[in-house]
Amino acid sequence: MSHPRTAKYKEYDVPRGTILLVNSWAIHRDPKVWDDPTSFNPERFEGKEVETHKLMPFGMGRRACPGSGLGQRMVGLALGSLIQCFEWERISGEKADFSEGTGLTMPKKKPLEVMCKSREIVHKVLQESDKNIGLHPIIL
Ligand code: HEM
Repeated sequence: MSHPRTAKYKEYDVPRGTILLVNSWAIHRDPKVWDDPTSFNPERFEGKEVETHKLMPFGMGRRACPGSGLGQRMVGLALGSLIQCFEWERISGEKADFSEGTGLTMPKKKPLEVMCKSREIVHKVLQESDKNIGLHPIIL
């Protein structure tokens, strides 16, 4: 059986071989999909499953990211470790500017410059590891 040359989706005729790109940037900011879409409000996800076609940081379907499980665990772990092990302070005292710059990986327009100081717990852990396996701590 031969394949049709054009597929129909809603009012669109899509010729065979067309590359379709999903604009997840726009979907993630669509006020028809999200309340107050541009506010940073992680509580909006608390205690509920989000429908997969609304939130797709890892893509969806057959070519979705196979590293999503690892990615999500690593982000939580890295962020948790940075908060648990260091005290953070802004340098300028101004509020952080989260405006987007240009580029594929959504860089910030203005880099955030901060100072960090290792917490007491880090010194303890490093001293312990020094005793146990002879490592020489460099963060002190
Ligand atoms: C927070 C971290 C990550 C994010 C946000 C992310 C996001 C994405 C996105 C959006 C895609 C494209 C999906 C599509 O084409 O629709 C993708 C593909 C892919 N990702 Fe990730 N990813 C992450 C971490 C990882 C990790 C840790 C691995 C491997 C260890 C990985 C391996 C891949 C591979 C191999 C593909 C291509 C899949 C294919 O085309 O069949 N990613 N990722």
